[in-house]
Amino acid sequence: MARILQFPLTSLFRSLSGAHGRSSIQVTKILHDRVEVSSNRKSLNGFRTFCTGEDLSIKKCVPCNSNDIRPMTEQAANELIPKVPGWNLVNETDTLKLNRSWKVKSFTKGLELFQAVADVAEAEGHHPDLHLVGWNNVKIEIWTHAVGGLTENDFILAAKINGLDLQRLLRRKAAT
Ligand SMILES: C[C@H](O)[C@H](O)[C@H]1CNC2=NC(N)=NC(=O)C2=N1
Repeated sequence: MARILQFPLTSLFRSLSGAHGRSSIQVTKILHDRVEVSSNRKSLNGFRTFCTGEDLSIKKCVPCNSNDIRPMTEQAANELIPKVPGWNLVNETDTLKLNRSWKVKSFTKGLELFQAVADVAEAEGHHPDLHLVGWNNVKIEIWTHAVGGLTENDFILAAKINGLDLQRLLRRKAAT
């Protein structure tokens, strides 16, 4: 069954001549700078990884309980952090974590933000630590508890949270 995959045009041709050249890949649509292709490859693993390497928000978290998951190195985390703008990479007593803070309009808007994030977390089976302090200060921390550090799941969750439309819940930035 052909699957539609999207990825930046620039990286398409670099790969088609590579390992994926063997697949019968058909360019079905060129959207602005992104190309949709369909491929009849059964295992799209290489292709999937290649296609979604650019955009974490369309990847899926994997169950954290598989034994072969190890926390990523600080170097690997530093390479991924640019893909999740707004998120900070922190090292808390040798545990790498992601965190991001927002000022919300009200305590209840903070809870609405938590609910929106919770819906994503439940869909992914991967969960953040939620903090709401001083009534309107929200901080979200993400790390993989099962391994005591960061895995790609954490970056996928952060990217999906970045994809939420939270503007209506946030206090306007004070004019500088
Ligand atoms: C089996 C399932 O993957 C685990 O229970 C999940 C649930 N959500 C999780 N969320 C986070 N952040 N870390 C985990 O280790 C974790 N484990």
